[in-house]
Amino acid sequence: MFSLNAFSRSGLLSSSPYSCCEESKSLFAVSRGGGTSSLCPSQRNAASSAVVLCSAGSNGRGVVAGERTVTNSKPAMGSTATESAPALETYPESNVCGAAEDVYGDDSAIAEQLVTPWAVSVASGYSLLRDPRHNKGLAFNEKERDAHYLRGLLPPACEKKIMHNLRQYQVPLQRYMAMMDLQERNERLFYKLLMDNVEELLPIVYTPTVGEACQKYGSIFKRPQGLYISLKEKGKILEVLRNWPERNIQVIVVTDGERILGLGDLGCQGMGIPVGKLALYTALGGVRPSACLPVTIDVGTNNEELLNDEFYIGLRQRRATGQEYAELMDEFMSAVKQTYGEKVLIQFEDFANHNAFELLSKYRSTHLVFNDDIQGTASVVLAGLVAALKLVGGTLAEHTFLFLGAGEAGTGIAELIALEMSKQTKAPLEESRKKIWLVDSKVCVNHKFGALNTHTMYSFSATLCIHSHMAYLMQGLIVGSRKESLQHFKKPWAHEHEPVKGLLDAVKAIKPTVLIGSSGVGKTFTKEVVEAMASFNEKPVILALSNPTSQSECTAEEAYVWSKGRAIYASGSPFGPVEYNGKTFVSGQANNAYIFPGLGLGLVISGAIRVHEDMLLAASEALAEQVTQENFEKGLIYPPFSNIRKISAHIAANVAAKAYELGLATRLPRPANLVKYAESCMYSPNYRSYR
Ligand SMILES: NC(=O)C1=CN([C@@H]2O[C@H](COP(=O)(O)OP(=O)(O)OC[C@H]3O[C@@H](n4cnc5c(N)ncnc54)[C@H](OP(=O)(O)O)[C@@H]3O)[C@@H](O)[C@H]2O)C=CC1
Ligand SMILES: CC(=O)C(=O)O
Ligand SMILES: [Mg+2]
Repeated sequence: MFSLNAFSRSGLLSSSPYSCCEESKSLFAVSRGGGTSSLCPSQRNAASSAVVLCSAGSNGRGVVAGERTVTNSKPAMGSTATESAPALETYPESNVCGAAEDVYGDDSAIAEQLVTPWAVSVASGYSLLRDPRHNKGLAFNEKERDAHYLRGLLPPACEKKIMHNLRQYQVPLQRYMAMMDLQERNERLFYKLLMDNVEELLPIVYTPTVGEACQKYGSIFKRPQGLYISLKEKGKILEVLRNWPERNIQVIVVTDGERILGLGDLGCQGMGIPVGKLALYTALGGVRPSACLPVTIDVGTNNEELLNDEFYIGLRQRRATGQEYAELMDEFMSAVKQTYGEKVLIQFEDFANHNAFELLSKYRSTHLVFNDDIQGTASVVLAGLVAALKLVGGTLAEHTFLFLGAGEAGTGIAELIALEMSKQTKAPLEESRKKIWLVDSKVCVNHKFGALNTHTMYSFSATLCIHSHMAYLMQGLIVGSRKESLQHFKKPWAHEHEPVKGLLDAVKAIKPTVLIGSSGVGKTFTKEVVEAMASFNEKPVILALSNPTSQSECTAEEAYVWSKGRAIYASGSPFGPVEYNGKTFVSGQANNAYIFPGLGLGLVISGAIRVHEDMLLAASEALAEQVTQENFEKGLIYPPFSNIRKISAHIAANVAAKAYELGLATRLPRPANLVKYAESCMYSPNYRSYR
């Protein structure tokens, strides 16, 4: 029996003394192929102190349990600079390593090959059923039921209509919880289901439902799904990382929960985001689940509601800032490199912009990092715009862009568009930037008379704006006269122009061909705004990027109806098809989920050591190329998610090619056919046959 304190210390639980982990009550003594590794975190913690039996993968090489040392001679793709070429050039399925080290051999086994889930002996089939990585549920065949002590533990039926069961739940959050339960029970089935039904299940495990899950995380919390690193772990982060059961981590998604989607500061409950993003890394990008690590940094929360919520699972204090925050992040970044090496990818996710830009600029030259909200989003939006040019005509430089929202997403996208424009036109970056305008939540007024004045400025924050009318009053075009008071990431966009208040007036003044919403505030693309866009554009491009659905700047229906069916529209969270004037409009999803799984896979398989801006352009180009004529005919500027594995392989190949070209790849020699190589590296969730 283990005390809750012992678990809390490990980083496997959040900091709240009120949270309760069911698993902490039981003792698990059996381990699978990676020593303690397949057990859920709480199981593994228990196992590390209990009698541990070893198990192995198809090649029968075992592990030193307890010490968590894995010995396996199988070469891991994307993991060293010294791998031999011949086996790699053919990419046979039997060499597949799932984009990360296949230390257990169960993914590298060909379909007919038998896998031994337990090397020494099995205490009981009961434990096997509780090991999510090896459990096959009703799919255990008769022979396996005999061989693995499963007789009587399973009903006789061999299959269950799991999608049918899932669809019985009407409430999206119930489906989310059912999916999370499945992930904990039977990992392969979870991924198989997600991959086979990606368009139906993405809105459940990802936006919009994951947003609601984060808001209610305290109440629905059952078992820890990632590492919680709070201020209490300061000075001990190396130890905390060692508590995670897997050694061969290749991708970390980390948040501090301060800007969860457009929902604001959700503190420790933001954990739902790294968990969801990493599920997509596996399902969409083929990175093995065991190579993925979700992390939440808990420095407190400024969300009063959470601080007063009895079910809140995080530290009950206001957010640490300044040196205290920087030191914790620094310790985390160093510990990650020390534990997992130079080539572990760290994706920053949903940090508030005052930390996000700083963290990125601080660590981009020392670690393999990228910020999904700034860079991943930029890449996906650029791809959509390049594709949209086929529908609206012209080059990027011939268009004018207006953003509502000048934070991470807005300025990140703006910068990548400008970079691509400059590459195309050979014009200086500053020139290209002049085609791009941004509106934020500050407006300059003369504090005495309330009139616009370029000399006397007064900044209001939009944080108190709840009503969209209020939001309008607090919107201002970023212009040269505001430069002094602007945050550093907005300064490049302060072009010379009279001050303009409100999005509608900004639209009328700038006359953009492309309108992009990245404000996190819903319903801000009003009927008047969309009508104004449609009044001077034959085909106005309107992207409502804010998540979740409640924060969308306008719905698909609003965009099509208000533009009289002329808008080229995509949104951050999905909308269903819209019927208008006898025509069906299908809108695309402009979401970084198209990019980060393939980008990450490309970085991993090439052994890249740094992320370069050109890799984002390469990812973007690969995505834009995947939009077919058939998609264009429906008005789509993104390919359907149903093809995402193929899309991710192309993105990964383009990114890896760029890494080699820039001399940032360490996996040598370079595979000749990078698309095939990327495909061969992808994790597949098919069940293995057990001895
Ligand atoms: N579809 C996708 O793939 C992605 C979508 N997003 C979504 O984009 C949204 C913003 O994210 P992010 O950029 O990281 O957030 P930030 O907080 O960094 O930026 C928000 C920006 O919106 C501005 N803003 C806030 N309220 C208003 C308002 N009423 N009118 C005008 N401007 C306003 C802010 O103004 P100020 O600077 O004055 O405070 C700020 O410039 C979120 O909803 C997020 O979910 C983010 C990443 C990816
Ligand atoms: C999609 C995403 O990363 C966001 O909304 O923050
Ligand atoms: Mg995000």
